Amino acid sequence: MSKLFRAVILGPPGSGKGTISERVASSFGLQHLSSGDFLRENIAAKTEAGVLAKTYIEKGALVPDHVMTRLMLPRLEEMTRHSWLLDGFPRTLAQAEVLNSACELDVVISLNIPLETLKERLRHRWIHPASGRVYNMCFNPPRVQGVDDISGEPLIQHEDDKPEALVARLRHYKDVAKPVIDLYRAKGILHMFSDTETDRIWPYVSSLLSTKIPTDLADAQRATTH
Ligand SMILES: Nc1ncnc2c1ncn2[C@H]1C[C@H](O)[C@@H](COP(=O)(O)OP(=O)(O)OP(=O)(O)O)O1
Ligand SMILES: Nc1nc2c(ncn2[C@@H]2O[C@H](COP(=O)(O)OP(=O)(O)O)[C@@H](O)[C@H]2O)c(=O)[nH]1
Repeated sequence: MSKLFRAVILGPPGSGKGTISERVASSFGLQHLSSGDFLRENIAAKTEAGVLAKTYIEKGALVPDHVMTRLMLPRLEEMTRHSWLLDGFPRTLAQAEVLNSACELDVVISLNIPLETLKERLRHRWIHPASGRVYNMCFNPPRVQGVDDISGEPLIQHEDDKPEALVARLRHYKDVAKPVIDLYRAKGILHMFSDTETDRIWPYVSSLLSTKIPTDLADAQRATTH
């Protein structure tokens, strides 16, 4: 059997992790696990970790490392037979160290997007809370303004995407992410992409992954996910 492929995508809120992850999942057949989506599923299902996590997220705080790792590791365990891409985890050095001891990563994609661009994007980000589908009123607007394409339900804006909360949130992200980025750089698996447009970054990410993911693996993964 081909070796399975393990990747992580890092970047501040609004950097395009979700957008690029979706493209990676559909082009290369990797499973995409978003920590934010997985947390929201747990909150909706009122699992023990979900109930706990909700109290932090409501305050705009990060979920503590031990709650996060207790949630994510069993989920990763269920995915051991698949190649995957993690988005939103690890977020802290402690999480990265736990992940390190659980598996060996092949590639870390780091998105480096100017602050002004992030602010502009998040200002226009609207989500469908039940599914986690993300829209941007300029970049990928819904077919009908304010309404989810699939369910027809109303879209909302995250409290913390509103301009007042944004700058502090982005600054905090930077402080927490730096040691994580340094760790992956030291391991020699960090690939940094800098631009203001996802469509300009995507071809580079795609060609990087084409060199790292064996084609037979990509085909096999696609066959199992469709
Ligand atoms: N790895 C993690 N460690 C701690 N808290 C986390 C982690 N991932 C997600 N969270 C928490 C804090 C976030 O505010 C919340 C929602 O996550 P997420 O959907 O990634 O939203 P976000 O708005 O922080 O990032 P983004 O805008 O990049 O999607 O869940
Ligand atoms: N204008 C613009 N918006 C983008 C671009 N890439 C992503 N977006 C939008 O910016 C917002 C943040 O992207 P998302 O993928 O959710 O980023 P994440 O927070 O890192 O997961 C969403 O509303 C996206 O639709 C881009 O190149 N240009």
